[in-house]
Amino acid sequence: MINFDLIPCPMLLTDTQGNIRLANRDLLTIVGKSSEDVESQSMENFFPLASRIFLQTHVWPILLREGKVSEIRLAINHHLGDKIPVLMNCQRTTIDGIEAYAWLFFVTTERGRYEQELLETRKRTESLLDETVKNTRFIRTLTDSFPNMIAYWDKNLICQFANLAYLQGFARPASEVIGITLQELLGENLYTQSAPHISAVLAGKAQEFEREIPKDDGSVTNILVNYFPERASNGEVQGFFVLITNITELRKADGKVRLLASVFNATSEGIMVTDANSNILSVNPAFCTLTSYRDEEVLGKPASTLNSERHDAIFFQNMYQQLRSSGEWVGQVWTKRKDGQHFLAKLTLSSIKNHAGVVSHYVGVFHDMTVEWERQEEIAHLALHDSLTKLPNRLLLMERLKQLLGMAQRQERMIAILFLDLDGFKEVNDRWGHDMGDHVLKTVASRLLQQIRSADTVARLGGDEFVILLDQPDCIDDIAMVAARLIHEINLPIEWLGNPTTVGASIGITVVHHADAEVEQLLKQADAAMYHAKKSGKNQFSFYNNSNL
Ligand SMILES: Nc1nc2c(ncn2[C@@H]2O[C@H](COP(=O)(O)OP(=O)(O)OP(=O)(O)O)[C@@H](O)[C@H]2O)c(=O)[nH]1
Repeated sequence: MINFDLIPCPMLLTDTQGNIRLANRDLLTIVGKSSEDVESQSMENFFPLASRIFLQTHVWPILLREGKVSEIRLAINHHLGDKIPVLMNCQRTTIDGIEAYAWLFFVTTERGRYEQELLETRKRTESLLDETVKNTRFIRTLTDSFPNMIAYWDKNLICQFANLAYLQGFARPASEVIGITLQELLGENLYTQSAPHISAVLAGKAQEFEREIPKDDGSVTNILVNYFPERASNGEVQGFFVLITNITELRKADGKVRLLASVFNATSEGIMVTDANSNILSVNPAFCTLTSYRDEEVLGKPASTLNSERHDAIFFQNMYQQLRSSGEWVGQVWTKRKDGQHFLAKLTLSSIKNHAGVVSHYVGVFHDMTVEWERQEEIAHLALHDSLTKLPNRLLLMERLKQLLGMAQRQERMIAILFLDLDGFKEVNDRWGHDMGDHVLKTVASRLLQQIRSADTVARLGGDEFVILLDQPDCIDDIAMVAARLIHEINLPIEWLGNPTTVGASIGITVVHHADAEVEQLLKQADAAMYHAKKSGKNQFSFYNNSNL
């Protein structure tokens, strides 16, 4: 007889009525009885009511008809009160010539738990799938609302995702994009161009590059292409995302900026850009040439660094006031170079406003006026000065004389007018020529200048006539001393190309104590006194008095 205890699952042997002939150890352990307890007992006692009913109504009829059942789900009463789920197989057999039934029970607790887990996993998966579907829908709605073309290509270069802009960009429906290869979509040419980037992104390196796509109308579309590798948790690249941005407008704007930058750099006008607080943000090369500053020496510095002392605070206050009210100021400004020298510039200042209408920058354009100014100065100088000796001419002399008279009127000061005419000058011209005569005139001019104070004036009226204005001489003797000294200096030899010569000087002096004198009248008086000195023997001075006339 077989030792049923060796069979590793609960087992019973019954007669055709279900009465127990034998129960193995596993089964006895579950029901908590001995083999004596159970012998000849009905096996149905081991089952809860539902299983008992099922045995009678379903199992026995099959057994009697077919001789076997398999994988019937039942429960056995555990002696501690639990109901243990089992899968039951039963086979008709013959033992010692008598018909019997062998019942095998597989405890399904483990299997049941596994199935339960499977069920839970399935539920979780379904909810995850549900969530994934929701997420996918969200991502699609999101990416479809972007103007950028977005797609995902797996590592076999099969398209797995493409947003609306991507499909529109290639003018294809999703069915003709999803699932096809990148080569198919791009075509041979574009694919070959993109191949190095594709290899690089599949090697894990993000890519960024630009392309110009020619359009039918002859224009081009500029695009910026980004490839981003997508990695699995182990770091392996699974595919890559494509992001394509239309940068045509940006490139056009770039072109404009580059053009403006080249104008900024190439223009001969000095340009300075400041922030709203007048701190220098940017200067062009012409500005650096004009001011001798290198750009790094002025960037961040206040624009007032360039202010010269020739303008007072009110000048700059008015400048900014007008700039604020009208947005522009145009005028001439004395500006300071790095070495402290001043130059005159025509400055056009403009304010730049931001979108909110608030001044964000000022732009200053400097046009160097130095040459124009020097020319104007020269013209002005020529109009008022003698071209040979550079001394003030008659016009300027009269101006100075008027000024001095005005001051004399207010301050009761004395003025002396010395009318000087060279003696023997004609002879110099006649003997040595006009160049020698010119040299004599220039020498006389410089000797006269050396003998007077800075407040005094020496002017040449023309020919060999000079006028000296002495402002506030101490006394008449002082004037006489000056006149004598002038004659002495002029008498000194004058050499020209190795030829020495001499000239004399006759001086007529008129002294003004009161301010109601007419300038022309005063000159006439001095001239008359000079004439008197000539008549008296030349090379001497004579004070004007009525007898001179
Ligand atoms: N070289 C030169 N000669 C000039 C210039 N302007 C006038 N003259 C000459 O200056 C001379 C002035 O004449 P005068 O005053 O009679 O000469 P002078 O010999 O000093 O005569 P007195 O005054 O009587 O002593 C003339 O010969 C003019 O031609 C000039 O710009 N350059």
